[in-house]
Amino acid sequence: MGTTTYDVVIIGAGPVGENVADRVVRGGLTAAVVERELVGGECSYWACMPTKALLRSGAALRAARQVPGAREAVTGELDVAAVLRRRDAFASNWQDDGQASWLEQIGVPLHRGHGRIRSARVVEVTGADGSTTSLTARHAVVVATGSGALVPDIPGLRDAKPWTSRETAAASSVPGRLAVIGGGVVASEMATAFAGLGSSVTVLARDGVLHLAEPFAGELVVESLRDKGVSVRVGAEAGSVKRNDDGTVSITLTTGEQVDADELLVAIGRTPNTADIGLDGIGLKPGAWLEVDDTLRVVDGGGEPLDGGWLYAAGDVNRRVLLTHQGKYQARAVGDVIVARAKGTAVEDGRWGRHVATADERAVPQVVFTEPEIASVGLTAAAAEAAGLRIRVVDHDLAAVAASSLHAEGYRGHARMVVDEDRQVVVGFTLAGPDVAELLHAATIAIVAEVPLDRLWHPVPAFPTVSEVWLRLLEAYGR
Ligand SMILES: Cc1cc2nc3c(=O)[nH]c(=O)nc-3n(C[C@H](O)[C@H](O)[C@H](O)COP(=O)(O)OP(=O)(O)OC[C@H]3O[C@@H](n4cnc5c(N)ncnc54)[C@H](O)[C@@H]3O)c2cc1C
Ligand SMILES: NC(=O)c1ccc[n+]([C@@H]2O[C@H](COP(=O)([O-])OP(=O)(O)OC[C@H]3O[C@@H](n4cnc5c(N)ncnc54)[C@H](O)[C@@H]3O)[C@@H](O)[C@H]2O)c1
Repeated sequence: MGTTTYDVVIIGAGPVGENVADRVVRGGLTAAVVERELVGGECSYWACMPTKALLRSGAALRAARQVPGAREAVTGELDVAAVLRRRDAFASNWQDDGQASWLEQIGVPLHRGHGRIRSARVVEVTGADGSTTSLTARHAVVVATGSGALVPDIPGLRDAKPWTSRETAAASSVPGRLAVIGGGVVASEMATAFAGLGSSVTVLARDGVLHLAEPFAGELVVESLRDKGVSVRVGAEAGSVKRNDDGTVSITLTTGEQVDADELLVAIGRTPNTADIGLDGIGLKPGAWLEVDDTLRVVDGGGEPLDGGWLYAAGDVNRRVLLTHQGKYQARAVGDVIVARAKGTAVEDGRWGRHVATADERAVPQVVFTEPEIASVGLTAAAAEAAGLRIRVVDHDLAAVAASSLHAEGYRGHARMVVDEDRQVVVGFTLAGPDVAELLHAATIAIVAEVPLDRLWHPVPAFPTVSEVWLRLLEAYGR
């Protein structure tokens, strides 16, 4: 067994592990990364990138069809083979040479294999050939092992070998009939994508569609899915599942009704990749999400940094926010705080300090790439009320903004601003409409910077852009 020592050892080379490594070496420390599959992680090969590639062609087609003149130029349907080829390219054909060579360029050795914490600051890597290497960290070990799809204990489900987000994102063909268990982000996006690619889709949304978003978001998505021929069954719950001899799948609902499909996607959330990373040896529970403090150090049962604070967890694995951009934000904080602690420089761990991920609490942006797109940041009205804030909710029909009718015929959309009445700042913002994704960052800045409403009157949206909705919302508020 070889032994090597670095300042920092990172387990997992997803977007988060990569960014921790980058910050650590920028700060002048050495780092090594352990990866058991592909450098780039879930996001690059089975999540963000391939799923958005599956959605983009359909969105472009829809956009062209909504504008007279362009509409007449569209004479056919999606070329499914071309969409899948483009998706393959965006997943780098499931090869990680590009990202592995980036690690090499920034001077971070890659240890391919499965990483397990063996003792304080020591990670053992088991390669595909069974060989083991021991890596010792002088300062810190960072767990960035991400998450995997959660498959619930529904009788027959596991034996039926359903698709998870992985198989769906990497699908090499489009099933004639696709059933989906779940009504969250993956279910909504993949129902949109596969309906566009020609599948007959049934969504079994036990708890509703995008039920944690503002209610109008889910309503607009359900309406548009139904317009595409998707059967959205709100409240429907799978009771048992069977893979038939002919390869089809039968789902028996708790009501006794049967839904038949050629493929079944299970999209009901995630489980942390911590079952086999050596947590039992350091007093933590295998398979559990890792609890962290403000500077993302793993804490013990008493909430104190574990064993003096050499272990950090960033990204999906700490369950704070299961989004790539937020995980990378944590990675920057983690990388920088490890450097600060190693060098004995000041740790800026106050609210909005450089070494904490304060935005995780109440200023998380997310775009759901459905039709319409749902772009949101901060708190929904319901979440703000649950948090005890005294709020005012301001709504505006996005189609009533001059630019939206120019953007697309039959533009449908809605905007909501949630104002904290006591502090006179925006705490939540949701846009639902075609192509609203790129409008979101203005709202994120307003929330993070806590820009007073009075001052928001002064950033003037260019005419004619859909951003004029900001003026309309402020007018509706009383400006
Ligand atoms: C279908 C889908 C679509 C999504 N779309 C978006 C989107 O559009 N935008 C967005 O912001 N987020 C999206 N997400 C969420 C996003 O994919 C995750 O938040 C992100 O990948 C988390 O990054 P991570 O680095 O924490 O973990 P991961 O990307 O999961 O990477 C973890 C890495 O660790 C490795 N690993 C695990 N255990 C070990 C071990 N013991 N030893 C060595 N290596 C190990 C894994 O192989 C993997 O490479 C999507 C998720 C899904 C499922
Ligand atoms: N565009 C994006 O930002 C994007 C896209 C895809 C995924 N993601 C991230 O990936 C993560 C996983 O997505 P997801 O859609 O799997 O999870 P999710 O948490 O978004 O949705 C899960 C859904 O399944 C339902 N559910 C839970 N248990 C169930 C059960 N036993 N039976 C039926 N329904 C059940 C929940 O009520 C919820 O509606 C999310 O946290 C999301 O942030 C992000």
